[in-house]
Amino acid sequence: MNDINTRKTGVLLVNLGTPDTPETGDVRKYLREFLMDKRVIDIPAPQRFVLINGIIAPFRAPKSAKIYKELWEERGSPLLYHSVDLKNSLQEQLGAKYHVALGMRYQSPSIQSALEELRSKFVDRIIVLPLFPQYASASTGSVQDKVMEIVKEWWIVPDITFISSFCDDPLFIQAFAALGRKYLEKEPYDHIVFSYHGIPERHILKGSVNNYCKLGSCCDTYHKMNRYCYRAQCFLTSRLLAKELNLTEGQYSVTFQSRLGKDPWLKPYTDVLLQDLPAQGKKRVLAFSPAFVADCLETTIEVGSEFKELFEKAGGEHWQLVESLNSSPLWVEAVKQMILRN
Ligand SMILES: C=CC1=C(C)c2cc3[nH]c(cc4nc(cc5[nH]c(cc1n2)c(C)c5CCC(=O)O)C(CCC(=O)O)=C4C)c(C)c3C=C
Ligand SMILES: [Fe+2]
Ligand SMILES: [Fe+2]
Repeated sequence: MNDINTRKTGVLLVNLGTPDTPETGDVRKYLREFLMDKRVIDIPAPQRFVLINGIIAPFRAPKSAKIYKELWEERGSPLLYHSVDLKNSLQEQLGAKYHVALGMRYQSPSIQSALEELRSKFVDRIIVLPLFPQYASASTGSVQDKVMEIVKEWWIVPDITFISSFCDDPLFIQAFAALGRKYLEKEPYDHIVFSYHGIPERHILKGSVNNYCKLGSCCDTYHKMNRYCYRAQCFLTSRLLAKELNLTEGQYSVTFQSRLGKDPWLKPYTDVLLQDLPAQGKKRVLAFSPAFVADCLETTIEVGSEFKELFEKAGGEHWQLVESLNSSPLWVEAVKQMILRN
């Protein structure tokens, strides 16, 4: 029974978003919304408009649609259905004092509809968890921006807490390590690759407070001066995963994937580094994608099949992707504890 005096906390889970269908028209609509975001393509609006309407919409959308068709399953886009499963499991675990809603930064279900759902449940406060372990302005920052844009229009602005990163959350690390351990215990691997979604190098420099981060060894340790540096957070996640898996420094590499355009992105690039591994005797490789908590185009297709093909062409024998956290019980527990702590 709904007690009128029971206080309720709203939880808003937000992932990146995905096209409604893998058809070119829907992929184009998705890419337009995604890439018109000034935190993603950070060039002046008129240039962004020309880039998107002159190149992305006519040329990239049909190419991406082909890949989305490979990714699509009976339940649709994995990014969306895994996020729905996570939301449902989390609601079950948190019980009636919480109401959990799911929004996507781009396309559907929208952040607006998820926030309206929470408002209609009379929640006292809202905890927003962008489902990106490492903070980047293009992902987490954009979610924060959108949430604030919406609630600033409400007559009553709710109490909001943002969980802006969980790159070093012990349960997140344990949950990811457990997925990889399954493979490591079954057969031998010569090397581990932690491949993160890349961002343009200038995004790191723009976020660098007092010019601390310069894309060098500045990110090798994590402290208050690089607290929001995506690169430093990726390195930290990797060190913690390596520790949890008992890996020594030479046994793993940290790399960046999915670059777009000609500007320099974070290096080393995964597709370049993996082609050098076989010549170094590293012919059996286990690849983690710890920037994603749900399987998506960038894990299943890019890491799981495109990189595998490149690796085998370069003389590699076995390339294995570690699936993402999706709605695995350890991950649901990790999210539950993040919410309870806040
Ligand atoms: C880890 C979080 C992400 C960051 C940071 C990020 C930055 C970023 N991405 C692009 C361009 C594209 N990304 C695409 C797909 C995609 N990106 C993320 C996450 C982050 N992106 C996810 C989870 C996905 C997969 C979505 C799915 O439906 O499965 C795409 C679309 C696919 C394609 O056409 O290749 C583009 C384009 C930029 C430019 C950027 C930072 C500046
Ligand atoms: Fe992306
Ligand atoms: Fe840094």
